[in-house]
Amino acid sequence: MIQFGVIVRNFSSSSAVQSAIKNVTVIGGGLMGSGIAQVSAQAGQNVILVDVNSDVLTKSQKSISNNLGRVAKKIYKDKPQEGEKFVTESMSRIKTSTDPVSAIKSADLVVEAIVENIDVKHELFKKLDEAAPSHTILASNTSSLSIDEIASVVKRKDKFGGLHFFNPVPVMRLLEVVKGAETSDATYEAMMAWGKSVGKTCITCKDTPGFVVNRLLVPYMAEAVRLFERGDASARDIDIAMKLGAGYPMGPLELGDYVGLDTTKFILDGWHKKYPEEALFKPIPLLNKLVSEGKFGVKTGEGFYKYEKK
Ligand SMILES: CCCCCCC[C@H](O)CC(=O)SCCNC(=O)CCNC(=O)[C@H](O)C(C)(C)COP(=O)([O-])OP(=O)([O-])OC[C@H]1O[C@@H](n2cnc3c(N)ncnc32)[C@H](O)[C@@H]1OP(=O)([O-])[O-]
Ligand SMILES: NC(=O)c1ccc[n+]([C@@H]2O[C@H](COP(=O)([O-])OP(=O)(O)OC[C@H]3O[C@@H](n4cnc5c(N)ncnc54)[C@H](O)[C@@H]3O)[C@@H](O)[C@H]2O)c1
Repeated sequence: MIQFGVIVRNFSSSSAVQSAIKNVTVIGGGLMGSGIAQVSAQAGQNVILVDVNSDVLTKSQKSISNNLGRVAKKIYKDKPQEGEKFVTESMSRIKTSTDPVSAIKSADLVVEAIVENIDVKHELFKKLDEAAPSHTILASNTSSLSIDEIASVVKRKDKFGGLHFFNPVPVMRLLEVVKGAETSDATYEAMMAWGKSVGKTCITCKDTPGFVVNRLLVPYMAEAVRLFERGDASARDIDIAMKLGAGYPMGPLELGDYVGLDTTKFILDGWHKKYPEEALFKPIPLLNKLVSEGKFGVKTGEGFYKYEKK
């Protein structure tokens, strides 16, 4: 409720932060990409949302439209017609494409939100770097990979950085702005200004594993899975404990289902490979089993809990 109130104030305020970035291309139309596209369009920017899968784009447009409706209900409580106009106008700023190269021809900023896999991200960024106008800033929403490692394949290392959003993007107020070793001050300033323009509170972090939030959240979540795996407490009780005993809005297992167990596994596996001695990053058989069975959480209808398929 409180988080949402702040978003409403950001969008109804006449002192909304301006950004020089007007054309944004978001690559990856899943959970995060659709949210990033939504907040950019809400802020008045032109958006092209790209995915390899056109069915994903159709689904994303539907969910963005629904979520804009939730925002409109808050901002225009007593003015439903203005609410409808807000949704229609925001939706009209979002175009979709399955071709990243043509979608970045006029981009001031590209935010990548595709699968958490360094090879796939490298392949994409090589193409984007060659095709984008010279002024275009390239950014990754990676949860756990190194920004410098992702940037290693592009020539414009000064115009590359990290923009790490949180799920659900329209509701969560934080944006971690990550300055890589070669990110220029101008790029960093532009990313900070853009983050504010889409209604986020920006913090700055070095290119360190997990940045701030995930470096703390992933070991916490992993410990919760291990606790459940050992049979020390039920999933429900672990989640209730952390909500009522520690004040989290969601318990750790609910949160794992919410962000995606596949994404969580990618993160743990990557860090384990890099830091094999770190006990907190060791593989968790139960997590591996759920993922191997296609139980990724909310998005597949089952994880630690079962969900109605949307
Ligand atoms: C875990 C370790 C693994 C890490 C993996 C990496 C993850 C990643 O890198 C980092 C993360 O994201 S970490 C993850 C970080 N994320 C977290 O930690 C999330 C923790 N969870 C939460 O903060 C809350 O449970 C939610 C906000 C998700 C839902 O709130 P709730 O009270 O349980 O349920 P509610 O009543 O339904 O919704 C409340 C209000 O929000 C509104 N709304 C919802 N979705 C919306 C959307 N998409 N659009 C627009 N609006 C949306 C809704 O309309 C309502 O508005 P109202 O004004 O009240 O009518
Ligand atoms: N899930 C979260 O809570 C969360 C939070 C913050 C950051 N992230 C990061 O954001 C990124 C995306 O995560 P997500 O949860 O949205 O994943 P997702 O699986 O919901 O969406 C990823 C989308 O990318 C598409 N895709 C894959 N390869 C592509 C390519 N080469 N070109 C275009 N589209 C491609 C897929 O079809 C899919 O629709 C990851 O790097 C993840 O680590 C996730």
